[in-house]
Amino acid sequence: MGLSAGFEARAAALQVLSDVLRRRKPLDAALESTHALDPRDAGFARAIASETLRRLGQLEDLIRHFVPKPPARNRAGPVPEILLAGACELVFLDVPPHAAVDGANCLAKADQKAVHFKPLINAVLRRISREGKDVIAAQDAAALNVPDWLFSRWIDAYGEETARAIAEAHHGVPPLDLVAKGPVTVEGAAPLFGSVWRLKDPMRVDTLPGFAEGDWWVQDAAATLPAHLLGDVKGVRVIDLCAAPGGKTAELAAAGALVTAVEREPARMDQLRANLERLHLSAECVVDDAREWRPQEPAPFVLLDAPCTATGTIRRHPELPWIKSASDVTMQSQLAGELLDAAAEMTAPGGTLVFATCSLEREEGSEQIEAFLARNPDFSRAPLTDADVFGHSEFVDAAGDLRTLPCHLKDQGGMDGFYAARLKRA
Ligand SMILES: C[S@@+](CC[C@H](N)C(=O)[O-])C[C@H]1O[C@@H](n2cnc3c(N)ncnc32)[C@H](O)[C@@H]1O
Repeated sequence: MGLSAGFEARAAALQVLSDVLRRRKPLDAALESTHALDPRDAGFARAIASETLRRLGQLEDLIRHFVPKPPARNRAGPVPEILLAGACELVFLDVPPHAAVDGANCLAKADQKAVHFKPLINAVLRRISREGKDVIAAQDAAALNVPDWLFSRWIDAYGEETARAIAEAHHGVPPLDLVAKGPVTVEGAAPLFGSVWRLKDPMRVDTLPGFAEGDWWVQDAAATLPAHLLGDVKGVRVIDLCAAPGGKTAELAAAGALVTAVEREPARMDQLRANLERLHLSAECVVDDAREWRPQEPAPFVLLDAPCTATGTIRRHPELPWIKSASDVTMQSQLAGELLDAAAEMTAPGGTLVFATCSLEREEGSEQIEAFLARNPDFSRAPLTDADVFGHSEFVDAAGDLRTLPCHLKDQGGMDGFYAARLKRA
């Protein structure tokens, strides 16, 4: 490898990191800028950016260890990102030291603001290449890689041991879960539960056998459970609220339900339609605000997959802890309450309403349900049984609701954190 090998990948990773950390752009959106690179460079850029975000707290602590007074962010251009990404390459990605350090030096040389800091970058990364792994080994990784506001919430909600297990589950690269449309075998993957097949190593899905045929779709194992809680939906109407990109719509349609999918964002609904088309499944698609829209008649089954802070999906979205804040939890909770009241009005007497969210925060999950039941006496909880969760009783909390955690199924690669409650209308 010459000195400039990997330059494009590293420059792209830097751009992604600054888009996420300075402009709070979601990682997937920021990574779109890497699509023009050749696949090897794009893969390297993605690995640097994702791993830096997964280990951000540890990397910041590591850099502070060697540079107690880092240059001011507004004066140093991309220097903070160059140091973070370079340190990540050295201690977590096992890039050979000369390549990681030279790569960082080239990035500094190419930027007017960063070039003055090249000697500092060079010296710090050389020290990290020699002593960095010892510093990392002595760190409290779980506590460092979750911002305090979020970690303290998890300790309150789940206790310290579980909060740590959750944080540690975010350190690995998550497996890829595929949901089979019917009784097909997904080549190269292992069955997990229900219709879920798991591939240990993530890869480009559109190159896998069965993609073009529409045999399966990508959905985390935990995300398949809420729709399953509705029970047998064959031939009956199901209203699927907040439906895009349509993982749960596909599940319901594949189970034979007559689905009405409601989604507020037109572009996301287009994505849902395209997903259903590839899968040869169909649903009635309504682009509207679920708080305003009402069906002609209430339905026997309603699924509400409420928008939330998505803290249960940090394994797949490692930027979330760094771009969300406690005020997002408050905002999303209020919206979830309004959506729940609307969903209740759409549920027929004797019908079932499942409320789900991919958040670990109680305000967006169990506290919503307690408040909803207090203001809606004609609804009551229908607690889950082991059969509802394929025998995994650890997925059911004391109230009988679904509560999966990223540290569940640890030996098989974990799962997203999902909450769901099943409610019956009198
Ligand atoms: C958690 S995602 C849904 C995931 C989807 N159910 C699935 O399984 O693929 C939440 C969705 O709710 C949509 N949304 C947010 N507020 C909404 C509202 N008031 N009415 C309808 N959809 C809404 C968002 O645009 C987003 O697509």
